[in-house]
Amino acid sequence: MAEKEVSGSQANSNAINKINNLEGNEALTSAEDESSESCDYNQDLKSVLVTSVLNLEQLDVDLYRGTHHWVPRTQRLFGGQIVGQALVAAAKSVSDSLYAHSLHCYFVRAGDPKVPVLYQVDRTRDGRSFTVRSVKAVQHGQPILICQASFQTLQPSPLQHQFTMPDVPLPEDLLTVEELIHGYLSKPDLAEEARKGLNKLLANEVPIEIKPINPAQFYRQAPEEPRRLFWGRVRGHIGEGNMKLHCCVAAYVSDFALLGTALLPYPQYRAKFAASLDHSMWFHSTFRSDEWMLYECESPWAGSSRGLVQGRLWRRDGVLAASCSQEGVLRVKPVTEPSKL
Ligand SMILES: CC(C)(COP(=O)(O)OP(=O)(O)OC[C@H]1O[C@@H](n2cnc3c(N)ncnc32)[C@H](O)[C@@H]1OP(=O)(O)O)[C@@H](O)C(=O)NCCC(=O)NCCSC(=O)CCCC(=O)O
Repeated sequence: MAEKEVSGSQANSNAINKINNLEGNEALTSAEDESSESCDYNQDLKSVLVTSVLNLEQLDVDLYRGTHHWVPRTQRLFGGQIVGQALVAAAKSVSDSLYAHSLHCYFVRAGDPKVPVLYQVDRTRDGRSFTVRSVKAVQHGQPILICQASFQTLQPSPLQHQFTMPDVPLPEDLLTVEELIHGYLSKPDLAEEARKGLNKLLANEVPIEIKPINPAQFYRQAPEEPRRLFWGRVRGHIGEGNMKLHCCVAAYVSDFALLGTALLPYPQYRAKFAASLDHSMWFHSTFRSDEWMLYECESPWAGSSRGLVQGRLWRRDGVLAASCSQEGVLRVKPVTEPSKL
């Protein structure tokens, strides 16, 4: 069940204060956002990622504190949240004219959902074109994540290519995970264990809306090639004009359901221990994380209790927005009961 260290009303009043006191890098939501669109604050406050999770509290120069919203069933902090918050901290120390283009992280310890995370930023180098930051996420005095993030000034180039976006049904023609779960729950022969599991999933307030392209594959009923696709967008309204913030949200989203791709060929096993070891990301073009984006996940290799997974985030107009890569530890045990979904 999701743990909310910042209560709904507290998060909302923090958000209102931020909206009323926007200054430079203080909040990653820029003043441009408010003027460029007719901004509905109630809508805006629905985006819990922006109002609390990615809205870090500044404690000192280059030192920030982040709180949690959604905590996975493993009761270790969600990797995407730590990466997203680390990128927010790094982005606060670079000028508005710079854009995040890549990050590389190691998850060195499990995050503790009972306490906030501190983010210490080291200004590694400010170059003419590229600027590098190193961020350490700390709990109980020890690092849980180390992250290097790099930023660049806008530099056009005649070299431009990208893969072609896979041809898939549009999000409007697909069901959300919640709608799919309601469908499964209405099956009269559903096993009690499965019903309990699905109800737990429903109660889990994940801040991302997901529409799987192939729901059967999503629920691992038969061996599949290690590749899956889904449309995803962050819940709530963020608005245009703040690419740093959209990159931080994408960093959060990019760790979601990625590692599970390596399990798709093995429905006979389920993970007894799964955790991402590292996570890298490259940002290629502007995008909006509050609009539907296609997440293409594949796993080229698994072995030695590890799985390698790669992801591509596509804008719905076919532009490749971001790529990511991750290795995770995967320890499995045989499934004893066949799925009743
Ligand atoms: C990866 C580790 C665990 C490595 O630390 P370590 O001390 O080397 O730990 P470890 O020896 O691997 O033990 C971990 C666990 O694995 C067990 N183990 C060890 N060897 C075996 C074996 N041969 N067979 C079966 N089990 C084995 C150990 O007993 C440990 O179990 P335990 O934690 O004690 O229950 C650590 O660095 C760590 O916890 N890092 C943080 C990882 C993390 O939290 N990543 C982000 C969260 S994961 C995520 O967000 C993905 C979400 C995916 C999604 O939502 O789709």
